[in-house]
Amino acid sequence: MIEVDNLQKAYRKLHAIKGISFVVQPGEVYGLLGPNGAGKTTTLRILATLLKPTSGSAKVAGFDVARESLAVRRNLGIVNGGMKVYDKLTGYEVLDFFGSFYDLWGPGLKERIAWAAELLHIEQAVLSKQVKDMSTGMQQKIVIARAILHQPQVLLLDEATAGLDVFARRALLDFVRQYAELGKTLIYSTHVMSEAEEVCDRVGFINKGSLVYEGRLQEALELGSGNLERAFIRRLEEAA
Ligand SMILES: Nc1ncnc2c1ncn2[C@@H]1O[C@H](COP(=O)(O)OP(=O)(O)OP(=O)(O)O)[C@@H](O)[C@H]1O
Repeated sequence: MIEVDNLQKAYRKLHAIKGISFVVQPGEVYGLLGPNGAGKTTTLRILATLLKPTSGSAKVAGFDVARESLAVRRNLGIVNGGMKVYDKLTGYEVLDFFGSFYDLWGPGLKERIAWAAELLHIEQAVLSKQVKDMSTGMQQKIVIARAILHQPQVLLLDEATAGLDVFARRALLDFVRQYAELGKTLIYSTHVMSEAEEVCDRVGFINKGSLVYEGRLQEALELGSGNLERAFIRRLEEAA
């Protein structure tokens, strides 16, 4: 569902991504884990067709991110931590507005909003509130609902729990597993290892633009004597 092949991205002289390759299967949650500046956001932005790679290629749902960006966008949703939505609109109005971008309208759109709200446990009363009157966690749920309105096969979550309290974080982590159980494919990018330990099926450690480890969660845990953070530190030190 996601194929990344020798992907490279340079910002002028800075090589942010230095030839990374990985594959993510349908129904899988892949943890893209790395410290600040490792290249996680750059990788996800290339997959989301928001950035052009310098070389290498990537496919989402069988479509090439550089040559078939429209088809990629139809099959993909992306959420960053700290993404904002228009704060004077109600939650419902936000979703109604963005639904039109996906050719959704009328009863079909209404049904889709109800589907997303149920999956994310967004109550009716919250949908009627203006975004500015919502908690940060509720706002983030609206951002995620917006990203999945077109029921994308692939969902990219980039530090999606940043700034959330324990309740909102819990709801989001539960949602990640539920979305994967629908057969969807997710990349969960974070530097919070405990979250990755909870939701990911496989993990890739990225450091300074290179993928330095990839394995099933269980294998990664064994590498760190039962602890993903320890595995991560060990592998990054070995690769240094
Ligand atoms: N638009 C840009 N112009 C120049 N350099 C950039 C740009 N965006 C990112 N970089 C640099 O590319 C490298 C990778 O950044 P990226 O944001 O992909 O890392 P990250 O793993 O997502 O980090 P973080 O966890 O801090 O978000 C960093 O050195 C960053 O400073």
